[in-house]
Amino acid sequence: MSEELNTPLPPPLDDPTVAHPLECPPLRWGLIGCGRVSHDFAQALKHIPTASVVACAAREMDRAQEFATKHGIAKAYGNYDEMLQDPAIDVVYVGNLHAFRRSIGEKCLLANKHVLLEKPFACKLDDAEYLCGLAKERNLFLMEGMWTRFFPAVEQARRLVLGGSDGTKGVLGEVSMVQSDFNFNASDSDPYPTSFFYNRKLGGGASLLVGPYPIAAALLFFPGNGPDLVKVTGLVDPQTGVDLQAAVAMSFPATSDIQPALDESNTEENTPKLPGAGVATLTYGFLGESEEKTTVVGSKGRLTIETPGHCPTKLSILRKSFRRVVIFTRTVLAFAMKRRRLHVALHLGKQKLRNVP
Ligand SMILES: NC(=O)C1=CN([C@@H]2O[C@H](COP(=O)(O)OP(=O)(O)OC[C@H]3O[C@@H](n4cnc5c(N)ncnc54)[C@H](OP(=O)(O)O)[C@@H]3O)[C@@H](O)[C@H]2O)C=CC1
Ligand SMILES: O=C1OC[C@@H](O)[C@H](O)[C@H]1O
Repeated sequence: MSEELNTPLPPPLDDPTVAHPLECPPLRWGLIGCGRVSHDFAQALKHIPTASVVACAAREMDRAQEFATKHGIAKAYGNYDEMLQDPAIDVVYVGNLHAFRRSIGEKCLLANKHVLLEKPFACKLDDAEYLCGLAKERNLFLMEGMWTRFFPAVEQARRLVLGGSDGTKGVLGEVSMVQSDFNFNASDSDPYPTSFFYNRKLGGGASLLVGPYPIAAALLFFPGNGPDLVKVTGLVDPQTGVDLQAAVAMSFPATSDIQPALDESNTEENTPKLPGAGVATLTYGFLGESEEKTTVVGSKGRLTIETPGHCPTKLSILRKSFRRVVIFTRTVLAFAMKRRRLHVALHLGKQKLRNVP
């Protein structure tokens, strides 16, 4: 993975060095694809007074017009290419299907538009590298629309785990593991086998549709240069040829060979581990609903981005000292309960406890 993907920590939300969106110059958006996610995006832009959607394009004029009417958009195009010639557009949001990322991304950049490409950014590494190179060459902004990383809960989780840009340390100590899952029964919303979810030619399959979320979760909390080993196993649908689910194991190499000093306030932190090294275990799929959480494990505790992990609003943190109290109480209670049942059994003249072989 390239150095450029080594993202810096998000600044605090009130960082005075970052321009507030309301003080930025207005941006004029054009939307490609008038489907579900573009609808959500158009709704969201209504909350930003300095953003306006000036045009939308669909493969058919009727659908573009219907979308434009619904969202109060001035211009509708029944053809993507035509919209890209519109000089009134600064930036294009691409919300159509995966298979067209490279060709549409390229067209947008060649038309001198900044681009926000929905996830997944591309179907192949080569496509991603090509688009990044083109954007750089033309000095245009290009980004994957991976919205999860911008949720306040996720930004806050990153600051808590990785520390702040002001040098404050993370609250979990040394991160050694990320666990993340996103599985749901896709045929509830997208009928099998007709939906693009199950169409290989259109870029269907769980790896491209839901895989980006747990993979992004691992990269958010191991912000080095990416994993040095990835192992994947999963199920492929013999009828359609798309992948239906997968389990992924990643290992991340150390980002420094300097052993951190043991923290004296935490005498149990006695297993040496180089910074940045660790593993991720991830699952994603179309076959049934999993918990949809991300848990980051560190030497001093763990943090969970609670369900729904791809658009979260809640975090929980369990620090080592607190966890010990909880475990101790439960252990004592278990002993007490066992003792009470044993006394009752003896009083009743029984030789063994009920339910205990
Ligand atoms: N960030 C997020 O939370 C989410 C992201 N996504 C991503 O957004 C993208 C679109 O998903 P979603 O909105 O659910 O999809 P839709 O099923 O709503 O389709 C989106 C658009 O794709 C085009 N399209 C549909 N079928 C075909 C076809 N057979 N051939 C060519 N183009 C077709 C249509 O464009 P047109 O209108 O021009 O006809 C349609 O409007 C995907 O990349 C998905 O991964 C999806 C959901 C959430
Ligand atoms: O990106 C996505 O996240 C939410 C899911 O419901 C959707 O199908 C998928 O494309």
